[in-house]
Amino acid sequence: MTALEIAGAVRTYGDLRALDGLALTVEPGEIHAIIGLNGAGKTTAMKAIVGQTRLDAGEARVLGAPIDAAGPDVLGRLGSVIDQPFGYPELTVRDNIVHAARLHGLDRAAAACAASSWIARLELEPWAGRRARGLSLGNRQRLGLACAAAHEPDLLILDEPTNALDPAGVLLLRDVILAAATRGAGVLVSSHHLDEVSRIAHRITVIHAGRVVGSLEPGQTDLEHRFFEMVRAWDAAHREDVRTRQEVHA
Ligand SMILES: Nc1ncnc2c1ncn2[C@@H]1O[C@H](COP(=O)(O)OP(=O)(O)OP(=O)(O)O)[C@@H](O)[C@H]1O
Repeated sequence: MTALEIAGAVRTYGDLRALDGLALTVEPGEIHAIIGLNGAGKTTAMKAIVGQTRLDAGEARVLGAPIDAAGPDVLGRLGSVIDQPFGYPELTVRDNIVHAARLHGLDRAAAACAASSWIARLELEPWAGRRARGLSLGNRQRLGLACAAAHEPDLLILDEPTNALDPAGVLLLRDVILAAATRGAGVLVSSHHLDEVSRIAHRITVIHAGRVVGSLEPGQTDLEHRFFEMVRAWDAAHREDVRTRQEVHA
């Protein structure tokens, strides 16, 4: 069973087609990275996959079920950090992780155990008793990752997870992603850091103007250059679409 499938996805905001026929899959055990310029549609795609935004056309399926019809048995096996890291400002780091794990179906003892283990794993010990509202951006991102992953989901969706992380955090995140895939989870991750993506992804898909415009080979040299060439080639072949998009943004 495919861990994630989105096909023919269209999402419009007024005249803007944020998603314009996007199609992607993630297999169990696969790390699939999506890259694209600001506004390409990565976050919108992820939101549609987890049901945070509706599609005007097309379908998103997670762990075999259409997201619109997914019940707790499916939703409890998802983990995601999209846009803003999860974390109730009034709860402590530890309580946030316990709460997230409980929401994903773990019992009280298992959730407490998962919280301790993820606090250690993401080196959050100094802040374990602090309220989330006082955390630095990078530590909030670590907390969001712990909340998304503490229940060991079968599908992990991470939107630009390296954004605010320091180099130590990036290494910890890399381990989390690799370990999730090794135990069989599918991982969809968006990033602007092509080097990092190239190190861990099995597949890299380029998204532009709300659709897939090509793929890059992990480990290839000169990924940035190839990426920009792909995007420019698409723009050159679709001048009318590009003009319309810019007018909508103006
Ligand atoms: N709620 C919304 N209302 C109006 N327009 C939106 C909304 N959400 C997204 N958009 C637009 O849809 C397009 C795609 O946005 P999206 O956030 O998916 O891009 P992205 O690839 O994640 O970009 P970034 O790399 O900057 O995070 C953008 O033009 C954005 O302005």
